[in-house]
Amino acid sequence: MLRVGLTGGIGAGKSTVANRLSEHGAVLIDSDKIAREVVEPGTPGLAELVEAFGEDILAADGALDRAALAAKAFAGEESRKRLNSIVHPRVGARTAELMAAAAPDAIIVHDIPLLVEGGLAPMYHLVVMVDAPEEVRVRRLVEARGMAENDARARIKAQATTDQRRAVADVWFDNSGAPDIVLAEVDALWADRLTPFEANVRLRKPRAPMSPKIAPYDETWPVQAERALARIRVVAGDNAVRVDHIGSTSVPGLPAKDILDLQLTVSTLDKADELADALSDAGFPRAEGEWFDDAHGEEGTWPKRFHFGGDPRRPINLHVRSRETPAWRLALLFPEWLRRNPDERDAYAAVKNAMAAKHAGDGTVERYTDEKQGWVDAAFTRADAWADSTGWTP
Ligand SMILES: CC(C)(COP(=O)(O)OP(=O)(O)OC[C@H]1O[C@@H](n2cnc3c(N)ncnc32)[C@H](O)[C@@H]1O)[C@@H](O)C(=O)NCCC(=O)NCCS
Ligand SMILES: Nc1ncnc2c1ncn2[C@@H]1O[C@H](COP(=O)(O)OP(=O)(O)OP(=O)(O)O)[C@@H](O)[C@H]1O
Repeated sequence: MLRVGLTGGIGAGKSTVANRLSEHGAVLIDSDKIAREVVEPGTPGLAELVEAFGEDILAADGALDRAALAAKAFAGEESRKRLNSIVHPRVGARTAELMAAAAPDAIIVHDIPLLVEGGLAPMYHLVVMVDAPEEVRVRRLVEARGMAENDARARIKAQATTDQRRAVADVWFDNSGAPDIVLAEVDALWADRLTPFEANVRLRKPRAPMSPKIAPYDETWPVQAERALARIRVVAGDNAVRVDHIGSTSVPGLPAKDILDLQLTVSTLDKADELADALSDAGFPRAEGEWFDDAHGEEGTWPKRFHFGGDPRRPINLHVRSRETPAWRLALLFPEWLRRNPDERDAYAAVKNAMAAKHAGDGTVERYTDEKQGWVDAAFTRADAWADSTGWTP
């Protein structure tokens, strides 16, 4: 089962995107619709609203007069919070029921206006944002929907900012043009990303081998890593001693293979085994077989657990390690040393570029990795000396 959170400011075009995904076969859960159901005539939800906002929010037939409630509720922060505290828990409970009832191979699209405001992004495998400039949205709401302009603007003011939305969006749809433009992007998202993502998670499929192509440093790498780490924190809960973005993509200015390396620290590998299914279900399928780090000059090898990111458009390696292993410490030390020593970072960049050019035709990363290991092993010794002299500890 794949959970996709679909959100965006009022009037941006969520419903337009949601309807297309549903035509492709997504199971749609619509928060606005549920919010209506939980305050239908005769419900405890409606009774509580009347108690809070007065009889004049009811129409002559006893149903909720939505415009009347909107006028009262969006007039100020306190009244809006009051409204939310009555409606949101009921919407949450019903949403959980619908999610639990979906088939194991379902792609659930949850159309949820207040995803960002509720801090809910890490609960989804993927967050899809629909956006359009504020003036365009207001015009659509007023002209196409007949909404009062001050109502539209009051709701926009009560919603997340564009920057807050950018931080959590894995996919960003600009719906300022003709609907056909965004709908073509939605079709591609379904075919190229959602369908294979769902299969990767359900079937615990490993990523196909990649060639050692080096990409220039991308300043969104840490932001993308943070989104994945937030999801891992939710799943691991108290079993996570810490979670970190490690590897070359965590070193600003360093070119790297476009794969995010993440490390989940657990107290013992038994905890890693307990978490394996939950991490797999949350979008990080566990890799089969036994995985080891070599001991970097010390005796023996150190076991770890290894998971892949299931999103075909965002390659991720998730290393699950316990704190006793030297590899755990080195995974934190090495990028920190590179971040603090730009000359070493640049030397490493040169080695990577040379080795990637040499092995560009290999189709796998093995020989590329082997050949740069000589430089890396020597660098570990320098990083250790740096840690000793500066007093760095993880
Ligand atoms: C106040 C109500 C009755 C007004 O009804 P109306 O038919 O005019 O609007 P509708 O429910 O279709 O919502 C349209 C859009 O308004 C925005 N909106 C609605 N409620 C809120 C809110 N509490 N805070 C911010 N924006 C909101 C969303 O973008 C939503 O998509 C209704 O919006 C409501 O019950 N809101 C509280 C529930 C809620 O938060 N719903 C949104 C997500 S669950
Ligand atoms: N690209 C577009 N060009 C013109 N009009 C559009 C476009 N996309 C959506 N609309 C219209 O704008 C209005 C808002 O779109 P839609 O209902 O999809 O937004 P929404 O984000 O779901 O809104 P809400 O937050 O109210 O649920 C609708 O009347 C819709 O028909």
